Amino acid sequence: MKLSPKTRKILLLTAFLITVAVCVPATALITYRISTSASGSTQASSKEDIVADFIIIGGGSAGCIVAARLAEYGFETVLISSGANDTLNPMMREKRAYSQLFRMPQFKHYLFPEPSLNLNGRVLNTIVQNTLGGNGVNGGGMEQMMRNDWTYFVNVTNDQSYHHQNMSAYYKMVENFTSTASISPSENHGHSGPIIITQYYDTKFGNVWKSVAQELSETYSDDLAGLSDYGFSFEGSAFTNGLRSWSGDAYLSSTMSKYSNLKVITEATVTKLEINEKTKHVDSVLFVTSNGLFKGTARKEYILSAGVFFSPHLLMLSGIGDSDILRQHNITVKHELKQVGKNLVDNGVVTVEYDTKNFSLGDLKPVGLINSQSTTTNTNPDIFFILKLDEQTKRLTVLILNISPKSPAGYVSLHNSNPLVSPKINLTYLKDERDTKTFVNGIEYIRRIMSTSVMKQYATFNETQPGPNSVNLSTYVINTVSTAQHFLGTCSMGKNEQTSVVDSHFKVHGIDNLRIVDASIFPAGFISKSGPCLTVYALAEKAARTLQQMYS
Ligand SMILES: Cc1cc2nc3c(=O)[nH]c(=O)nc-3n(C[C@H](O)[C@H](O)[C@H](O)COP(=O)(O)OP(=O)(O)OC[C@H]3O[C@@H](n4cnc5c(N)ncnc54)[C@H](O)[C@@H]3O)c2cc1C
Repeated sequence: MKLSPKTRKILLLTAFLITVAVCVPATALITYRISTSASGSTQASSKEDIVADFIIIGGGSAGCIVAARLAEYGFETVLISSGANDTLNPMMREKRAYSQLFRMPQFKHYLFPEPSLNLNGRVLNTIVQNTLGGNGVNGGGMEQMMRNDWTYFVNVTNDQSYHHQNMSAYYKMVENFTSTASISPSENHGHSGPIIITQYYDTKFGNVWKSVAQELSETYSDDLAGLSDYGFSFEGSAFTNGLRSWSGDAYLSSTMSKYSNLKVITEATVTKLEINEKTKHVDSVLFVTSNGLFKGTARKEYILSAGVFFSPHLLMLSGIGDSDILRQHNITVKHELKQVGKNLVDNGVVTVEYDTKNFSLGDLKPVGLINSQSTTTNTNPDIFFILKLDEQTKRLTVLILNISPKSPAGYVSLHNSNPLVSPKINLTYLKDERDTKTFVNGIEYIRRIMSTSVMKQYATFNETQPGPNSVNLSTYVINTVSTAQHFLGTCSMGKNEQTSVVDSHFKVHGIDNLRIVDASIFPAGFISKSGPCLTVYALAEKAARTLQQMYS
C-alpha cells in the first residue's frame, strides 16, 4: 500500500483524534512514542512497504531472540516494535538506575486494569517496557523452570519435545552462567550463550542462610535449576558487576550491524493483521509510525511477540478471538478462537519490610521456594520469597509470591476497536479466600525466618510493614497485594482450538502462517514458580529452531 505523504499525515492525525475522543478513561490510552526524530535504529521512513521472509511483531524479551536467530539462520527478517532502541542508554544497563527507570514513563506503557472489587476497588498497575528487549529490562531474577513444570507442558500438549531434558538444551543456548559459590557448576546450565547470568554467593551469609534453613527444618539447595524444586537457595541474576544482560542488547543490538538480512523498525506500532477469512492466511500487517501508515508482507510467516497483553489484543483487533466479544465491538470475525485473551495469571506479591542494622547483602539474592504451612515436605511449595536490601537506606523488603493461586484466571479483552487504546484487563487476585490465607501464612513464615537464632545473631531486624502489632494480616494482604508482573497465559498452548490458542509448534490454531512466541503462550492453569523471563528466552530459542528446521 503506497500512500501519499498528505494521506499518511491525515491518517495519523485521525488515529490520534480517535484515540483522544474514545470514551475510555484517559489512563487507558497507550503512550506509544511517535516522534519525528530517529533514535538509534532504523525508523520506517522509506516510501517502500516491507517484504521479508519473516515479520516479527514486538521486540520484547522473546521477539528480539526470534529476530536475531532467524537472521542468523539466513532468513530475511524484519522486526517491528513500538518502543525506541534504547540499548545504548546507560539507564537500561545499570542496576543502580533501575528504580529511576521505573519512574520514567517514556520507556513504558502503563496499563490500568479494571478496579479489583475484592481488593476494595483498588486499581493495580501493569507495565510493558516500551523499548528493545521489552520487559526483559526487569528486576533481573533469572530462574529456570523445574522438571515438574515441563511435565505440565508435555501433558497439556502431548509433545515430548517439552520434556525437561530437551528444554534444558534451550536454556543452555541462552545462558552464560557463572556462580561465585564453590559448588561444581551444575550441568543444567549453559556457559557460552548471550545472556550473562551470575549466581552470587558468599560463604559468610551463605552459611547463615543454610543454618536458617536447618533451624526451620528446611532443605538448602545450591541451585534451584532443573531437578530440585524446593528449598532455600540463592537466585541467579541478569546483573553482573552492576550491569544488566537482556535480549534487546545481548541478542539483537550486536546482530543488527552483523546481518544485512535483519531490519529493525522501532517506534512503529502494528495495528492490524490483515487476515483472509477464506484461506485462513495472514496477508499482511499494518503498522503506524511518525511517518505514516505502512504495510508489511511476510513470504513465510508472521511471529507475534507483543507480550501477554498486546498479543491477544492484536489478534482480537484483527478478527481472531471469541466471536461474542468481537461482535460487541463491530469487528468482523475472521477466525473463531474462544481462548484468545483468557487464562491470564500472575502470582501477586505481598511484602514484609524491615529496618535493619549491621546487615548487608551486596549482590546476594537469598530466596526460598517452600511450603508455608508444613516444613520439610520437599514438595508442593506454595510460596516463593526473595530478600531485597536497599544498601543505602538499609531497608529490607521480603517479597512473597503466591505460586499456587486458587482464584479463577483473569482475562484480556477490548475496550473498543481502536488499536491505539490499550486492552481491557481483568485481574483476580484474592478472589478465592485461600489465596489471602496463603499470603498470611507467607508473612508468618518470613517472621519465623527473622526470628531464628541465627538471623537474630547476625543482624538487627525491626519489622515496619505490616508491623509487629498488626493484628489483622488478612486486611493487610487485601490492602497491599500487588502485581508480581509475572503475567502468563492469554494465548495459551494446547492440543486444540477449543481449549487453547497455539499448538506446541507455536502456531495459531487454524491460521496457516501465524505463530505466537512470548509469555502469553504458557498453558492454561500454569503459574510461574519464581520468574518466567529466562523461560520466555528459552521458548524463543525453541521457536526459532522450529522455524529453521521447517524452512531450511
Ligand atoms: C517490572 C517487571 C519486573 C519483572 N521482573 C522479573 C524478574 O525479575 N524475573 C523474571 O523472570 N521475570 C520478571 N518479569 C517478567 C518478565 O520480564 C516477562 O515475563 C517477560 O519479559 C515477557 O516477555 P515477552 O516477550 O512476553 O513480552 P515483552 O518483553 O513485554 O515484549 C513485548 C514487546 O512488544 C512490543 N509491542 C506491544 N504491542 C506492539 C505492537 N502492537 N506493535 C509493535 N510492538 C508492540 C512492546 O513494546 C514490548 O517491547 C518482570 C516484568 C516486569 C514488567
